[in-house]
Amino acid sequence: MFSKYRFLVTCHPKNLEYILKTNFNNFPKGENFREIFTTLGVGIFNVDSDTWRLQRKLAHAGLVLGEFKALVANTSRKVVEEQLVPLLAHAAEEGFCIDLQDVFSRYAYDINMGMIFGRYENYLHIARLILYYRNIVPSFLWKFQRLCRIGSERAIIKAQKMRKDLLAGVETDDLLSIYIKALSDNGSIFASLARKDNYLKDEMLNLFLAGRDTITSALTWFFWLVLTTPSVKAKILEELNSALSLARRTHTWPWVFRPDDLKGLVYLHAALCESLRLYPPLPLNRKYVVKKDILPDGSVVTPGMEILLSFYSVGRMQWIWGEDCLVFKPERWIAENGKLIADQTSRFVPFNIGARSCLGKDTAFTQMKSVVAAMLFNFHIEVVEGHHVCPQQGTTLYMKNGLQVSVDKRTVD
Ligand code: HEM
Repeated sequence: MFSKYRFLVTCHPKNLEYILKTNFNNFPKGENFREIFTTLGVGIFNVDSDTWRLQRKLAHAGLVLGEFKALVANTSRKVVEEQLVPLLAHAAEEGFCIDLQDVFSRYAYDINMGMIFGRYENYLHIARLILYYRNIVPSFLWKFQRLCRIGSERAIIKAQKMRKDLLAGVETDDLLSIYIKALSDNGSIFASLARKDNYLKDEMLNLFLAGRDTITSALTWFFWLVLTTPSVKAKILEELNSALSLARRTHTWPWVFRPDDLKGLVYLHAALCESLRLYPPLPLNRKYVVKKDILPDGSVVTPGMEILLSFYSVGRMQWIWGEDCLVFKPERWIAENGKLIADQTSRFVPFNIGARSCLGKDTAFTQMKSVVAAMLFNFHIEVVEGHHVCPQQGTTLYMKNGLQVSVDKRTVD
């Protein structure tokens, strides 16, 4: 039974380059992929060939538009300032421990609702209510209240239903609007997509998941690495301190960073790349073989075979990264002249490489930088002693037990 399933697992950068770039057309996602990921429907992650080309063109036009980038920057800043910082301040005041993975997943949910649908679920606000009520009453009581939909739990259920406009008073150009506009133009090359059953619904779901799960995972592992490597944390803080203009540094707590403050920060960018190298949010990529081929390392692949590309392993190979391959060392991304090493070779693959590389890379860095700056600069965060960190098996690299931390307000001398 198992002999029918033929597959090859590889993490050799030359093989990856060949499969994802040089001979891309011979390695589509394939039917098995679509059978496994039926929930993605006809969205961009689940299609190949000409359909994929057209969908990518539209996604590219949507995600790289100037207006959309501005929306991402504004939305990130707003969710961070109005939701994330107050939530952490509340935890600090009340002395609660919080699960950062849960907080990031709510942050990513809120921000994606804003970016994609121009709407706002306010999940961080809900988290705040939950933190407060569920910490001061015995657990049987809040569980009973939830069951009967009474008291504070009723408020939480109501809050979950609440929707309000994220950028009231600010012109929005969310992805859904961009797509509707493109699809309803009969003269446009995208008009054929509008005739595909469920296209818009599936595409929005794909884009939502693309941004939510990856950002949650990336931020959670990044914080764990930084919080447990004091020398890196100190360097990031030093860089943030110099990025904050004098006028705003003398301001009172909390200190706020604008997206422009964060753009040129070399060390912060290097630390994010280094964390993504060790913990790529999407650890595996799957490809199908159309025609017989020989990979650069000599492996022969035949029609119908599946190839698993281990992005997780590429980042951890001693022969690729050197003896300190398992050490969290942002310095490896910085050249002697102090500039970032733009590592475009096939050894840095968390965003995929080649024709199907991530279209949200810039968006992801904008979001992550605004969270990291606000959290590290305004709070002392520590991993709870004895908390066991380990990866959870899955298509996205989550932490099995979340990331429990304690939070305190930080002062700046
Ligand atoms: C740290 C955050 C992120 C990481 C590590 C990441 C990684 C990846 C990877 C590995 C792929 C290839 C997936 C595959 O071939 O099956 C991909 C594709 C894609 N990503 Fe991201 N991503 C991130 C954030 C985002 C964000 C915020 C968006 C925007 C909403 C986004 C949009 C996309 C899209 C549209 C594709 C599909 C490209 C295609 O198939 O042509 N990503 N991403």
